[in-house]
Amino acid sequence: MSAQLQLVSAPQPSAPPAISEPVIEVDQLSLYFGRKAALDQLSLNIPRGGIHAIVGANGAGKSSLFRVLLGFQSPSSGRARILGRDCQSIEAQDRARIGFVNEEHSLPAWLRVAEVVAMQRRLYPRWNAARYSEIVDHFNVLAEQRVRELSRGERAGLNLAMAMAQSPELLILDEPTLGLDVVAKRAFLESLLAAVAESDSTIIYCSHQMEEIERLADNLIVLERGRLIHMSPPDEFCRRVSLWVADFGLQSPPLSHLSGLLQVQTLDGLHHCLLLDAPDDFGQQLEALGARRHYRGEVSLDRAVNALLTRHHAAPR
Ligand SMILES: Nc1ncnc2c1ncn2[C@@H]1O[C@H](COP(=O)(O)OP(=O)(O)OP(=O)(O)O)[C@@H](O)[C@H]1O
Repeated sequence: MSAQLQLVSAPQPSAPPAISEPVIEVDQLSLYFGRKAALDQLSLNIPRGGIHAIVGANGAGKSSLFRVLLGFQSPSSGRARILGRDCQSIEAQDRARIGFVNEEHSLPAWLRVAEVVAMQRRLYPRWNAARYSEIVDHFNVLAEQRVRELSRGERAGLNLAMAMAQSPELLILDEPTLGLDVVAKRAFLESLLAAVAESDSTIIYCSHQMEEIERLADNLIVLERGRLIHMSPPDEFCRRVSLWVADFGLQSPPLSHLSGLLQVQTLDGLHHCLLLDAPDDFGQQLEALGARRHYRGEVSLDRAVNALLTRHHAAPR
């Protein structure tokens, strides 16, 4: 589909000036496992400041990218830099500037919370005790509790509190709310937003939960099969995707040739078309195909991203 070729936006003119210096610089990065490309010639710059959401279908390469960025995995080819340092030569002092929280929330199960925190404090010179207490209190985690006694949501809160207390320049969150119930999820997001508001950390947030992205993200980065296919503020992306509902009566004209078409569904006898960058005369095109009436509707971020990611699978009817 030709739309794919136009998806990657140039550096965003709407980005605030404070976020011009990249925290992540990825150039032609590939990571192969046998014949499988987890990352495929990926090029991506993430500017300093703000919350950057990385989304993509399962297997798009999000976790692989984080592993390379954090120096846990060597790429097959290409270059990646984090906070100005080549990812293959990250040292302890670089790690002290980077926080990482993933869905596992793994911590030494046998230790008490106070012991884990004491260990962390020693490692991070910019430790912010007030910020730690603020977040951890939100989750009602007690210092004397052992890690194994904490619920999944409480462990997520403890991890977030420790990560934010490190005052990292860059915080990477890889599906941090996976498996949390709605209450814990809300507590996690509220704590994150409050902590971000009073810090100057750049956040990279990976999630399949589009309502979280909608609430948090200043910048939306979409990966597909190890490649960048879109980067822009989320509302800008939503404005580019439009929904057209057309009534063709009993007919079902072929629509797959329409420029920018991402998805077509038939609901209650009406054709619902999602388009990227619909041409100005799209209504006339529908009329030319026999539409008796049509109207244009709004699209949520969730629906727009889903249409983009499933555009190859959702065969237009
Ligand atoms: N150690 C490995 N060995 C072989 N293949 C791997 C390995 N790690 C990742 N892959 C493959 O690389 C691709 C990218 O995986 P990755 O975990 O980075 O995706 P993801 O976007 O994080 O997915 P998800 O949303 O499901 O967590 C997948 O196709 C996966 O099968």
